Amino acid sequence: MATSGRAKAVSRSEGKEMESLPVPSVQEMVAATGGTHVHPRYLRQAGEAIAADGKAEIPVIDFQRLQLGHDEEMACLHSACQEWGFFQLINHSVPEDVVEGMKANVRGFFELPAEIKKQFAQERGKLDGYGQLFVVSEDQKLDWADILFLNTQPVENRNIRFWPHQPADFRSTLDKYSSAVKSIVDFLLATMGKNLALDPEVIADKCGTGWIQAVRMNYYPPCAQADKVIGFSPHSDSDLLTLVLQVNEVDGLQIRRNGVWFPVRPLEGAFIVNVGDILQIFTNGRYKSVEHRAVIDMKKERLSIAAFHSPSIHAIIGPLKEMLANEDEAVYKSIDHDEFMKLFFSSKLEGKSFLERMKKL
Ligand SMILES: O=C(O)CCC(=O)C(=O)O
Ligand SMILES: [Fe+2]
Repeated sequence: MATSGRAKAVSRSEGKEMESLPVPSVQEMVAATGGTHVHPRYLRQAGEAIAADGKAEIPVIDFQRLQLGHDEEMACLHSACQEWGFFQLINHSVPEDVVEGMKANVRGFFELPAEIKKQFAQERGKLDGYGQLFVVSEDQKLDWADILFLNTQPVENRNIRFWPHQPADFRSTLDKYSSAVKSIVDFLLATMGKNLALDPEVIADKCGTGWIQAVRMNYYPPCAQADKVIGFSPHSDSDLLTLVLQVNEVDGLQIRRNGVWFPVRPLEGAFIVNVGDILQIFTNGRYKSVEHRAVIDMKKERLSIAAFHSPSIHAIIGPLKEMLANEDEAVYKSIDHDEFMKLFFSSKLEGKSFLERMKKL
């Protein structure tokens, strides 16, 4: 069955490029017009970008307590992954100077003059660089944001040509941040494995050597018509686990739960962690990758940094056989990771539609 799933995936990604069509910088448009005029390509249907109604807060998990093996914290993590797919991680081990250094460098990069930022603009056929992603047609609605997307792990995947050399310590800071965040992810996944009663090596073995990490830095300019634009269209992340750091004090992330949008209000110093599609597939649907989006503020810019973690490019993406022990049917097909990535990066992001396509027929 796995073979036929793979064959179908190959035929559907044929001829598709892992690239995004070039779009103007929203930051530059806002600088030129004062943000009052919104080009129709960014205008959404009435009510599409309405405020969040949900009242509950996402669960908060204490990393130190997990490290000490507290049963209660482990149980909270397990239920957060099953019920919410999102949680805030406090008391984590990334040193404050690394976190603050990363925030300052990302802020510094987006403050640079347009002509300097453009030296790091994406090129055809590549994902790395300054620009946008998931733009596949000239008539699709665009997100009110500019991004800088960089592959960070394995180190040989780094395309240093797109790593800004301004601010001066951008590169060294991103390098430190990348390792620090990856070690948190290693620990979280090992703990999730325990919660799922898996042998310690199961998830790591399935991921293989040469795990992929990519960092997406999001810059959301303010917009006078904030209720008519969206900063990041509703989507779920395609990876195993994402760690998001909000750079400034402006909120905008929202998650969809039972059809209702809930705002996420990051706690001081916390990471927002979310389950990605690959973890939902690995666990055959037990852990949930949840739809989320970013909305825009009328007066203030917003910045965030998302670090995505995925298995090796040589891994097979499909349910872990250990998760099918109770004669559960595999809900998802198994496909090569490079094929999975090509399919993901050559499509428009639309809610959880990508994961739906990974379901067995
Ligand atoms: O801006 C945010 O808070 C979330 C960004 C996000 O969802 C992503 O980069 O995948
Ligand atoms: Fe996301």
